[in-house]
Amino acid sequence: MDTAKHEPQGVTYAGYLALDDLLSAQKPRSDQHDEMLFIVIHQTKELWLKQILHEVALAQTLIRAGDLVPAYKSLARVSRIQAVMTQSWDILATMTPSDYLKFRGDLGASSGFQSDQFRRLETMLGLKDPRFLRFHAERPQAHAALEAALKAPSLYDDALRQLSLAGLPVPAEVLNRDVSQSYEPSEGVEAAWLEVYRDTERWWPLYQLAEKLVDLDDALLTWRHKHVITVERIIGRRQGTGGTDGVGYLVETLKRRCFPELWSLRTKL
Ligand code: HEM
Ligand SMILES: N[C@@H](CC(=O)c1ccccc1NC=O)C(=O)O
Repeated sequence: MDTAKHEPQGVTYAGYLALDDLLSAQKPRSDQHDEMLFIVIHQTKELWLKQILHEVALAQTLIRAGDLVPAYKSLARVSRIQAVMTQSWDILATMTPSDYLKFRGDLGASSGFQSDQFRRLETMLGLKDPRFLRFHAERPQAHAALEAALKAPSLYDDALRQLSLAGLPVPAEVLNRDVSQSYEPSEGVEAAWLEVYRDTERWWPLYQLAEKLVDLDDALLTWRHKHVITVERIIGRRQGTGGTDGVGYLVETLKRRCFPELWSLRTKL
């Protein structure tokens, strides 16, 4: 067996980072200068999504095992990455509407709507919609990963189990729910979180967990919000390439909450 390439001495910067693959993956379809920026922004976002999925998976494993404190590190990292993704809208906004329209036709019916990693993240956070599977019929790995996430408990399902194990009254129908369905808000769960928020000293680890989850939901909404604003700034009220009515559809997505009771409880405190 040739072990030479496994020796640390043989490692090079370009080899370790697979730069030849990475830097040959930008393939503009037009001769428009700004299409390179459009591709790089999207590829960067997919890389960050890959890292976020890696961290959420670890956080979920730790939470399921009751190791809440180590999970905070991963969750904090996720919301910092989300902040970087939100900031990158400002780079894209340097592209004028007419610059974008010059190559928009070359994008065909492709759209961020079809990002399997984005859907997997939403799914792991509890926003489940099996209709998005159909976009990935031709990519077996992406399809299988999204399908597995749809069937598995979400990060919130695992957090609620910890709430119950700590002795808080989480309703049995929530603990035994069909996890392949989107989570429906529950008054019982809200009441359990209210106890945590009313006596943070007693429930400190769960309170910290809840606030880390709110950080994620908050950062996802902030990203969505900046997306809508940038979209309106660049294409106005045009329809989306992915087939939605564009800004109208994106505004509706601002209503989605991954951890609904962690928002609603604030009115009751
Ligand atoms: C010129 C820039 C952009 C425009 C005009 C734009 C427009 C749109 C529109 C209209 C939609 C709705 C689906 C459709 O009908 O196509 C959408 C969805 C989406 N876009 Fe963009 N987008 C832009 C850039 C980006 C970038 C840079 C990202 C990621 C970094 C992104 C990620 C997404 C995602 C994830 C969705 C699905 C949202 C959901 O269903 O909740 N978009 N985009
Ligand atoms: N939906 C965008 C096109 C677009 O932004 C896009 C196209 C291909 C790959 C990713 C994209 N990003 C987000 O939707 C549009 O309607 O102009």
